[in-house]
Amino acid sequence: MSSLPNPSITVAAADRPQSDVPVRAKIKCEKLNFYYGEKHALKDINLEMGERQVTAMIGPSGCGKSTLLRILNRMYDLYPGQRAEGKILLDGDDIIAKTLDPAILRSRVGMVFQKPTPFPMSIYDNIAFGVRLHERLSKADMDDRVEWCLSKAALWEEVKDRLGSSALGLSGGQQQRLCIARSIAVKPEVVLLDEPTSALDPISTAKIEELIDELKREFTIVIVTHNMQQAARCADVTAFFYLGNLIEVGQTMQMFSTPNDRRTQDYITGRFG
Ligand SMILES: Nc1ncnc2c1ncn2[C@@H]1O[C@H](COP(=O)(O)OP(=O)(O)OP(=O)(O)O)[C@@H](O)[C@H]1O
Repeated sequence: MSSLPNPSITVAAADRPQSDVPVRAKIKCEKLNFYYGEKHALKDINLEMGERQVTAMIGPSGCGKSTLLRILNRMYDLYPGQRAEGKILLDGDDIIAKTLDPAILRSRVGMVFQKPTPFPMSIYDNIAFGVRLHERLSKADMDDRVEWCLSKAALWEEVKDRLGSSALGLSGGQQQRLCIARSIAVKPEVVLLDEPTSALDPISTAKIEELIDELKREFTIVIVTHNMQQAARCADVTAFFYLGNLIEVGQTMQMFSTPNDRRTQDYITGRFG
């Protein structure tokens, strides 16, 4: 195959620590199909997501990346006419078979959206609100939890003196870090990130990317991104989707340096999409 026109992407991927140690699959998609009414949006997807790894899903607009992310915490349940077939095993529990209560599933699998979505309440209550749905904590324990997750989200130092102020007064980048803090406050096992930096400036983007690297020590991360550099910088494993099919999945370095499929090569070199 011809060399890639944007070597900085391969350099970013090569900078990532590589490991040959096999990783346990936290999530396994087996023969997954998804339909929006008649529209067959995901076709026979077989994909494993490693525990405490970052898996990036890339591909041109409409290829099904966000659909797969939304299935992972069963958000499609909220919409009639949408249905999934096959299996998605989260540590052996089938997400699609609905043996898991949705509230419990969503406490195990948290989600952060493209645009920051803070609740119109104080910074403190943005965190405490979700925690109270799952746990009864004393005031002191709740204070500790708020500090813990804001620290994990690299926001504590910036907000510790104004926890009672409205979250809507934070900058966009701070709001997104608050949403990440909120999603980890209930101590999930998996964090889903749907283009988490697309509405942010480069400095906020860099902070979130550092944060992703930090968070994977404790959580399994799945990220959808249109930004190839971001996938190369953040992801251990990258999966390329096209027209509802999983075309190729592999170690990020390999995907960006020697993709096996012509369509992957064309996408990451900007020839389409
Ligand atoms: N609510 C819906 N009803 C019908 N079709 C839908 C719906 N949502 C998405 N689709 C279709 O399903 C396919 C996959 O969409 P999806 O949003 O998962 O793509 P994507 O890869 O995340 O795209 P983008 O990068 O633009 O966000 C597309 O063809 C899209 O038009």
